[in-house]
Amino acid sequence: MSEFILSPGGARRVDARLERAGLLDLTMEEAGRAVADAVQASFPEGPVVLLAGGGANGGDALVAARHLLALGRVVRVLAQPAKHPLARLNRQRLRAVGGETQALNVAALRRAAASAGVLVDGLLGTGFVPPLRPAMAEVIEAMNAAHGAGLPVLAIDLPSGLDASSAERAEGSVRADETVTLMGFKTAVLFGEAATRAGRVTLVPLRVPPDWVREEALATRTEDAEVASRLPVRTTGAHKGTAGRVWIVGGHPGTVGAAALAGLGALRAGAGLVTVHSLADVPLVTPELMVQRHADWDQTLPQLRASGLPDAVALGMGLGPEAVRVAREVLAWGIPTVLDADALHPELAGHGHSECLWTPHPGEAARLLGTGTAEVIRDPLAAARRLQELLGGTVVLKGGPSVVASANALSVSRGGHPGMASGGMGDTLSGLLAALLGQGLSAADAGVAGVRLHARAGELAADTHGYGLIATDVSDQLGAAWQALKASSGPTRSRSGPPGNV
Ligand SMILES: NC(=O)C1=CN([C@@H]2O[C@H](COP(=O)(O)OP(=O)(O)OC[C@H]3O[C@@H](n4cnc5c(N)ncnc54)[C@H](O)[C@@H]3O)[C@@H](O)[C@H]2O)[C@H](O)CC1
Repeated sequence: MSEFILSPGGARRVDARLERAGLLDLTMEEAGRAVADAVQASFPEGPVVLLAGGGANGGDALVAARHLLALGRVVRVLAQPAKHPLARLNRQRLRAVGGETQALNVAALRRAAASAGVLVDGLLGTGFVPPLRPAMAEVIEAMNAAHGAGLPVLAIDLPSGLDASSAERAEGSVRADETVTLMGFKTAVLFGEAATRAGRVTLVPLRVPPDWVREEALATRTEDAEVASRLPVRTTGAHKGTAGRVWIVGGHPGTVGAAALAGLGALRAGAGLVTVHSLADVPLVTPELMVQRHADWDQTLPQLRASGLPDAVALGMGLGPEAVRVAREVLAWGIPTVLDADALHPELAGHGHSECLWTPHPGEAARLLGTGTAEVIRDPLAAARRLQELLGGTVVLKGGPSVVASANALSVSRGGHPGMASGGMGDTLSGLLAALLGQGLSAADAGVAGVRLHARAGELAADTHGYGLIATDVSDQLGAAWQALKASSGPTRSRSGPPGNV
């Protein structure tokens, strides 16, 4: 089943449909029960202190309290006056089974926290409108003090005080160890500094008509089985000429490693023949990589074109000051093309085509958009969409997680590892993307499959190397990552016919 990312407005509109259908009560029941199950699974010891705000987020907490009582847990509920009708109803239901609520204030919170096994944050969800009001800010400060003293915190939907639609960390927001997010992910629990407040995030999709959520979704979080279905399958008669001929155009004195890493990434992602074209001496990192050093681009590019074009090209990695001029010419070849690093320049907007894959990190994205990096980081989904509109083709906005924007889809990659924050990872990705293009994937499919393959390889390499991970470790794991993704979608068979997407 697909997972979605929802904006607060989108979540509200789904709620409104549920309410009109008379189903919102049942949905809140399902949400609260899932929260209770998560508390039971992760924090099975000691009294549970639930903090309930006046809205539906508080309603979820009140439902959870009733289920936790039924599970035999000692429960204390500190609640604000209920404003939402379902918060009122669930307060009555809690009382009907013997659950008491106390008024929420800092003193009551400190007393309850002193003997608690876990705090459940049901104060503010998607209905929070920043900034925090002072009374709520004090309550959250007391919660964070208890958390700092060792008391675990589980947040419902998102940590209170975070703006659901922003990846920016709000000072004064709740610090959670675990977040149970409802119906769809929110930008705040997936991206940037905000996500560091959420701890481990689990999605409870909730049993609502999937189209209602899909229609409101900002983006999709692609399943591994779906990624695997986009990976190329070889024919039994495949040979190096049919498995994708890839050119890497990059490297400049001082940045030759970038081109070499891209070449290695392309080889490890299955390209049949990989040649690096450079004006500098690119190290032969592996003998399978062909390296051609040229005197200048003006003469070389027409000669290369005349020699017969490859199936795909990746350009820009360490290419240096001539990157924009080179990119213009290569784009005119009209073959599937990955543009990275020095080739990510606003002057190239309008020169691309549908089979281009642009791979900026947030700094490069800001340069392309003429904005600040902070704005890109605050809302990566919006930035990726704007980049795609500007550049066409498919855009991979790199990050943890990466966002892939094509004409018809916006998707968020899963997985990866913080150890991947090291030089050369993007070069490996560019080579790997070019290899997928060379094996017949569309730019849109290569973007989605490539970022997941890269992230999965990073996870596998991190098992051994942790934060000491380097780009060549990721290349080394690309084959294993490919196998692992394929295994997630069941057995595959070789088929006859041309290589390509199945
Ligand atoms: N679609 C779903 O995913 C479902 C989500 N559920 C839960 O509902 C909340 C959203 O509920 P809503 O009533 O719209 O808003 P909140 O409870 O988040 O907040 C309203 C509450 O907060 C007060 N408030 C707002 N801004 C501030 C502020 N700056 N300072 C202090 N207090 C503030 C406001 O006065 C209200 O009292 C969602 O997150 C889920 O948890 C449903 O249960 C099921 C479907």
